[in-house]
Order: sequence, then C-alpha cells, then structure tokens
Amino acid sequence: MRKPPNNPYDISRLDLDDILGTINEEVRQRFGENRGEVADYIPALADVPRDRFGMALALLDGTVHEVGNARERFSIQSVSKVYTLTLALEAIGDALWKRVDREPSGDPFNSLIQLEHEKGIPRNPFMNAGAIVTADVVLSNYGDAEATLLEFMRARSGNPEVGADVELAKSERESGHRNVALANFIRSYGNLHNDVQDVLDFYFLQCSLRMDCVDLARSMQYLADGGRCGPSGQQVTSAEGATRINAMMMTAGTYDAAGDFAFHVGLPAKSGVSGAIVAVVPHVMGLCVWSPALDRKGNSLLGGYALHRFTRMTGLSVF
Ligand SMILES: NC(=O)CC[C@H](N)C(=O)O
Repeated sequence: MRKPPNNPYDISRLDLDDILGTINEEVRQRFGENRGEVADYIPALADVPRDRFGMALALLDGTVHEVGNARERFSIQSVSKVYTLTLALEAIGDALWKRVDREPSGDPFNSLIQLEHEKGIPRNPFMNAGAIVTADVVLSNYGDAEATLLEFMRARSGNPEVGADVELAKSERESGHRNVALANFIRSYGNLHNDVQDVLDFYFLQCSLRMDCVDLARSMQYLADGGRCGPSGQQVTSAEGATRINAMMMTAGTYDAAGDFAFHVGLPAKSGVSGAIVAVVPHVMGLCVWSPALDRKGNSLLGGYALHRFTRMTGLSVF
C-alpha cells in the first residue's frame, strides 16, 4: 500500500518534469486505442485532431512545468464557467445562490429536465443552465461584460493575447438550439433579467475564448492560493471565496461524473467539451490538461486519465 509522505504538500520531494514526461508517454501510447470522440455538436470542434495531449502545472511561486501540446490553443468552453462564477460572486455575493443552487446535478451538462421541477433555478453554476444565469448576472453588473471578462482572463493568465474566437462563437450561436431552449425556459420563470439573445451572445463568447494549457494552469493559481492571483498579484476573491469555488468544482465541475472524478482524481476540477480540464491542488498549484477526445459524459478521456496518474504518482489529492 502507498505510504503517505510526512507532508503531502511538500513538492520539493517530486521531480515534476520526470512525472509529466512519464504521463505524456503513457497517454500517447493510448492514442491508438480509439476510445472517446471529439465533440461534434459544435461544428468548429469536430475538426480538432484527437491525438493531442498537453499538460501544464503552475506553482504558486510562478514556476511552470509543461509537457506535450501545452502551448497549443483551444477554446476553453465550460472551463470559462469558473471565471464567470467568480465575477458573479464578486458582484452580488450570496445573492447569486437565490438564482442558482449549489448541488450536484447527476444529469448531463445541457439537461433541461430538472429545470421545470425546480422552477427555473438551475442546480449549479457549472451546468449550462446555471452558467447562463451566471452570465446574466455578469451582464447586469459590469458595464461592458465582454471587455471585463477578457481583461479578467488576460490578468489571470498573464497573457495579454487571450482573445475570443468569433467564428466559433458564431458557429455555436447557429447550432446551439439546446442552449437557446434553456435560456428561454429560464427566462419564462423570470430568472434572466437581460435579453435572451444578449445573454447567449455573452455565454457563447466566454466558451470561445482561446487559451492553452499554460495559460489555464496559471489562471487557476488564484484558486490554489486563497484568492491571490500570482500572474497579476491581485487578490481576485477572498480565501473563503476561493474555498467555495473549489468546493463547487469538486461537486459539480465534471457534471454527472463528479463522483467518479473524486474517486479517481480527488481534486477540484472543471472540464470543457474542447477536451480541457483545469484542476487545483489547494495551496500548491493550478493545473490544466487537454486532450480532445471525450467520454460519454463530455469529459476528456485521456485528460482524466492523466490527472488520475498525476495524483497517484505525486500523492497530491485533497483526500
Ligand atoms: N460542457 C461544455 O463545455 C459545454 C459548453 C458548450 N459551449 C455548450 O454550451 O454546449
């Protein structure tokens, strides 16, 4: 049986580059197994090659370790929901929880089913329904929501080149019938305050932001460091705020696979249908893995495997 180190958070005992190298080799050996599919319900995502894998770790002192395609950009999709949740909580605090619940859903990320039973109050801010309400809150509370989000992401990642993929956002707007349905349904309960189209435009824009694993690992640092963002030096949220967002990621960040994820990985994490998964080792590092082929629940198959191997090889897990 694996014996836990005296201080599991002391990472000076670990050769992180060696560990990343091993994971990279293991993942690449699995490319041929032909498991998982890239998301094709968003036309622009269907063209992304599946045999890609990148992983990056950003330590609290700013050191980055990376491997594979860690500098290849992709759209961040639902990973963006972590950042809009942060912005919404900073704007209206606990009032957000009157409009979005904070329970795991056990349903797919784009499910409509619970919404009717629960009268237009989405289960959590990481399902599409909850993220649409969160987007509405951001729109209502920041003068120029789009510019605010872009500035937020550039500051969190330390990369001034982070930008939206306008073509991708357009492609999602044209094919996102289910999101249109969700938004209208929530509106019918009075839980959207802005024009449905404006909310959806903002939601699709947040999903289309293009970043790479290094950008995203750095952008997770504030959640590992009690709300303090290393790249900008800003206190983005309070230590309590960071703890709560991590808790949401743990219980709902990978949708109806959150239980399985806690079992195999054991870190707060958030996935997106482009194949990205961000994760946090509290007090130690932000992480990002990316590999486009997804499992049935919409989480990166090899990304999940890589995080599993990482937590087992390092002993880093909140459990
Ligand atoms: N899980 C996801 O990444 C979903 C995001 C995607 N843009 C959608 O709304 O369907």
